[in-house]
Amino acid sequence: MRGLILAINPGSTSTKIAVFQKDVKVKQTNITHDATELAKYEKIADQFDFRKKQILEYLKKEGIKIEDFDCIVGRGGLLRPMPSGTYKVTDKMIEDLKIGFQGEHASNLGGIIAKSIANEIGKEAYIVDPVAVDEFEDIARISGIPEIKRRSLVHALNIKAVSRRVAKDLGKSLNDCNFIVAHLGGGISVAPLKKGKIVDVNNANESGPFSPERCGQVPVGDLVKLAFSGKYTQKELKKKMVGQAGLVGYLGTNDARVVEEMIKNGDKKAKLIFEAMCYQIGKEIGAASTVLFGNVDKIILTGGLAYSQRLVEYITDMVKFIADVVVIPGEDEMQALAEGAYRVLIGEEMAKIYEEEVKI
Ligand SMILES: Nc1ncnc2c1ncn2[C@@H]1O[C@H](COP(=O)(O)OP(=O)(O)OP(=O)(O)O)[C@@H](O)[C@H]1O
Ligand SMILES: CCCC(=O)O
Repeated sequence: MRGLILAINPGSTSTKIAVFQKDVKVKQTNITHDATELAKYEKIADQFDFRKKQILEYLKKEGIKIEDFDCIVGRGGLLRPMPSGTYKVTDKMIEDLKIGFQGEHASNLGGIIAKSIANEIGKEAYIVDPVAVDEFEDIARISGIPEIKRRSLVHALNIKAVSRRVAKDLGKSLNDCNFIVAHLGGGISVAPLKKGKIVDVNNANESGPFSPERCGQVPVGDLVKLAFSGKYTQKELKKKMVGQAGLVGYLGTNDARVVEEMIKNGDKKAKLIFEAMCYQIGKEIGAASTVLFGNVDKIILTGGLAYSQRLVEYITDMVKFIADVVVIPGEDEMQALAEGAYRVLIGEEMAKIYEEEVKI
């Protein structure tokens, strides 16, 4: 076994692909897709041929034969609620990725494309820690309205990867650690990890802190009024909540670097909004600490926003009384995908079977 792994991570506007030799990255590229091209497809799954063709063209251009890969790993999507881990891509999983069991998400294509390439060469395809990872305790599922359940949708891939890193640095297994991880990207997930499990999370699309583009938790009465105001269709309001809210809504940009420039230039509104986002993140970390009864080994700040010194300092001042803060800026989802597949290739972990882990 040469340990050559192809990792595929489809995002809303691009497809990242990377080639790994064992768990070491050899090559990575980001194929950006023209928005007008993607707009031609009604459903995410309809983009399959288009994206797969571009991946294969890239590999050909680089002189990489698909037959040389030992396995293909893709980012998993909005599948049924499932425990974390590396999963074999199976027929039922493909069916659920195609329909988008918990919704449409570009990452639904990861497993579908991985399986299709793997089938051509007679190898296995895997997904690792998809957004649908659900390790909630039952108490976390209760919302306050019987018809509405709290759901676990979470940046699990990066959260688990950075947690494993910090646990290793502490000389512990992840299963022995209690962490609070704040993934601070375009969307924000703040998750308490109890003995390594994500036992609660805000759900970046509908609750928790507001983010560069999403509204987070807003007063529900006013949201209902807005929904029935006749100003928006359901689709328009949803788009506003997850794409045109947060920093974009208040300041017209989703780029925190631009907001920091505005602050440096004396823009008081920009300062207030930026600090409000930090304040809400700090507050959510405080809430997560109560889930762990204060037994927190480390608080981990990760994602693109964690590059911001201003943001890190603001939040650290708020939460350092709970535990030490570790900052791991950015994310390396490609590395996390390859590591998940590699653990299975070398027998360190058994690949899970979707049909055995989820409620069908
Ligand atoms: N050096 C930096 N300083 C400050 N902010 C930064 C820096 N680099 C990136 N960001 C901010 O991080 C945010 C995006 O983070 P990231 O790239 O992790 O998100 P994403 O991958 O697009 O979304 P998600 O994490 O929800 O999948 C943007 O607001 C961006 O401006
Ligand atoms: C809902 C968490 C995952 C994402 O925002 O992509």
